[in-house]
Amino acid sequence: MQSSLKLVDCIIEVHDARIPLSGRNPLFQETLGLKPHMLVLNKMDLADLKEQQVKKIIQHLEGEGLKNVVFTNCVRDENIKQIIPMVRGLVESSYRYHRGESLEYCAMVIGIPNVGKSSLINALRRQHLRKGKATRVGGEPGITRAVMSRIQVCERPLMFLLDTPGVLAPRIESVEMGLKLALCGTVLDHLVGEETLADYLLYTLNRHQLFGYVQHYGLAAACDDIAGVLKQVAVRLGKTQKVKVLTGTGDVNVIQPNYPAAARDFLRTFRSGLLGPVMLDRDVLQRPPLAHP
Ligand SMILES: Nc1nc2c(ncn2[C@@H]2O[C@H](COP(=O)(O)OP(=O)(O)OP(=O)(O)O)[C@@H](O)[C@H]2O)c(=O)[nH]1
Repeated sequence: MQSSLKLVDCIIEVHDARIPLSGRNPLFQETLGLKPHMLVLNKMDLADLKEQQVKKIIQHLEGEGLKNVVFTNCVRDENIKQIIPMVRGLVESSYRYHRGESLEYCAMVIGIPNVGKSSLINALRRQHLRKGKATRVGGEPGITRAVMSRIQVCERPLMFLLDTPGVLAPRIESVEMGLKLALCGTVLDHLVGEETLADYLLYTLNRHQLFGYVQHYGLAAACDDIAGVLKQVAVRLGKTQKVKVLTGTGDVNVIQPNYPAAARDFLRTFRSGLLGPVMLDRDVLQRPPLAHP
């Protein structure tokens, strides 16, 4: 990535709009800080972005020295058209823009895994070139494996992007930040444990008063006992398993709820947006923004 930097006029950092302040790798800032930089907060359709919330996000990011922020939805191509003019403006006003007669722009897409980097490139191509997929999109972190390649995204101005694998690890400052990152799918579920993650999801939904899960799974009421919720989810989805139990008089087969399968379904339902939009950094946003040094 570093060796390709000299080819690049601008950095487009993609991050998940549900965690606008958590998990961005500070290396992005330090090692790439010399280039014009914009932050794309993607998956806006899954994020709770009320007006007040957006103001706070912008204020906090300004506190971190980030001024060029765009919220996008790469599935429905929302706000995608704002990106190229912003890149062009940033490059043209940059003192590094001294490539004279070269009319080409080259930007690098970076970000932690699974935030939508490939989807953004595909969306830009759809919007500006009327072309489809150039890069693979996957539901699991770490799918972008190809080594740096240059992909055209626009004819006028002539603009290329370098797609990079999402190999830079997220910054995980605390257990809770790690759980937020995992809920957004930027860390593989089994590294945290699906049931642990489901427990944190239930805690978050209740704390944010997002009770869509009650109706979705036909529960009697909101509840903060994950075992109880997963049991009902498993029964409702027909996800049960036979378990052999040893008794004094021999083995007995018992039908038990399949807790891991229920946890997986709970997480998948949340991530698809069916339980409503969420702002996982709400607690951080409630604190005053840091002053930029
Ligand atoms: N709801 C929603 N899903 C999105 C959006 N953008 C991307 N996704 C989904 O997020 C998942 C990851 O997208 P990718 O484009 O593969 O992400 P990436 O950052 O290239 O991932 P890595 O290759 O792991 O680094 C896919 O399932 C996409 O369909 C969006 O704006 N909204």
